[in-house]
Amino acid sequence: MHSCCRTRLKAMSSPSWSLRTALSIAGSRSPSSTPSSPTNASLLLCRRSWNADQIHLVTIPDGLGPGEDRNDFVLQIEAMLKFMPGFLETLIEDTNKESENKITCFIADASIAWSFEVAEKMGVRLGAFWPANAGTLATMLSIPKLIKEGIIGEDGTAKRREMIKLSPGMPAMSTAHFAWNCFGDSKTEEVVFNYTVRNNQALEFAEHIICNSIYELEQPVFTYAPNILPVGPLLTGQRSGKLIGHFWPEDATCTTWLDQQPANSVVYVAFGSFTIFNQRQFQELADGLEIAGRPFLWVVRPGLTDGETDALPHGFRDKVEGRGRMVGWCPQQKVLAHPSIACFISHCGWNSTMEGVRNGVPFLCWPYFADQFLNQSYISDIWRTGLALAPDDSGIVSSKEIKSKVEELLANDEFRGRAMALKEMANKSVKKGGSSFENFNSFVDAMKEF
Ligand SMILES: O=c1ccn([C@@H]2O[C@H](COP(=O)(O)OP(=O)(O)O[C@H]3O[C@H](CO)[C@@H](O)[C@H](O)[C@H]3O)[C@@H](O)[C@H]2O)c(=O)[nH]1
Repeated sequence: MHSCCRTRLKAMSSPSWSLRTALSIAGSRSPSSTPSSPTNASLLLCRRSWNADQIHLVTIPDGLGPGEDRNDFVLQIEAMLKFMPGFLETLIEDTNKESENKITCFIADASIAWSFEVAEKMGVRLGAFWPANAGTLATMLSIPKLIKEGIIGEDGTAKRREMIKLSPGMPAMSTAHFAWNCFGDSKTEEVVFNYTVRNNQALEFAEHIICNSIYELEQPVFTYAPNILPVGPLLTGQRSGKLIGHFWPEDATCTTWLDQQPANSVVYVAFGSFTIFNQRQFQELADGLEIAGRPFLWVVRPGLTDGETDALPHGFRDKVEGRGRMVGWCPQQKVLAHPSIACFISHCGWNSTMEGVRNGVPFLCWPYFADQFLNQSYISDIWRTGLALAPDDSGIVSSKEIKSKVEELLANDEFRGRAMALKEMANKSVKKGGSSFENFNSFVDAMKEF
């Protein structure tokens, strides 16, 4: 018999999207965009209880050599599947040999389900964690159904561009936005699709799949896919006040700047870890913030644009002096909780979405890829806590569109009202008796049983 307080092995990643999660574990981010990105996979060894000094981060190699392109998805997937299972097996064996507390439970990101094939041999409890919305995972797990119904071919390509629903109550989604179809080149999409199919099979080893969502937020999805257990919102860094999992240094002074702004006045602008703008779009956004005429806090992350430098429009800094603040990275959760924040212009990454929900903040949605389109639908069509920014015919979100949507959003208190109602629901869900609280406890109890 193993006891619950024996050593547990938990595979973790930074909060990031699906396959990219797996790849960022494998050190995929480009050195230019992530100055301190790891070159090896990260596994978290957690002993006895959840205590910061009892967490041991270790790495295993991703199989790519120095100089090999970690932005090449095909190369990364091939190397990951070829090399990482062996390294993981050795790590687990060595850990078990060295410690009298044997590993009894293994939790990994659902997008690196190959790791379950390794851990399953050890006869431990297996649990998967999904960091994005549950609807996207349900779609990925429905690939056989999508093929059977003729929505996609055997190779994952959508037969038609159309809106579909997995079941009548589920949110509508575009076939153009399937997670495996968003890379822009057919070779990568084929490899990612095959990886997803293989990943789905390996995921069957997991006894439970928990996800960073809330039952009340995606109820139809949990009816359609009852094997996915929502335990969110999971917010990083709230508990210890220390950063876990981010690679860029935070500019903490921006909260002092926020203290000086009137309540409900600041437009917060941030696009997570992956979004890349071309120079024209970057300048249009700057112009939009300037003509919107409100205070703004804009996160211009290293690598946010595809240019050598982030070239701002001529005279921009002078024009927004005093009311506009740009930072490389900020403490986003603190920012969103600040009373000066009026709205959030966001790429709708799921973590940003959940953080906005938890703080009752209205959104302007500007999705970039994959699950972010479904997140936009939740925000603008289903929860109605925000508006979608519409690109023009050339695919650019114009400065006028930004100005007019900021005005429309902030002129209507109903957006804030609905966002506050979601905040209350999210807060209840993680308290005793709340849906996520109870789900999480059942998950822990199930994983303890031997
Ligand atoms: O200045 C900043 C900007 C962001 N963040 C944090 O960074 C995270 C960003 O996460 P998210 O909003 O999910 O965006 P991405 O990093 O782009 O996330 C990837 O992974 C998500 C799932 O984990 C997917 O939903 C997204 O589509 C995918 O791009 C959040 O926790 C933010 O609080 C900061 O701390 N400071």
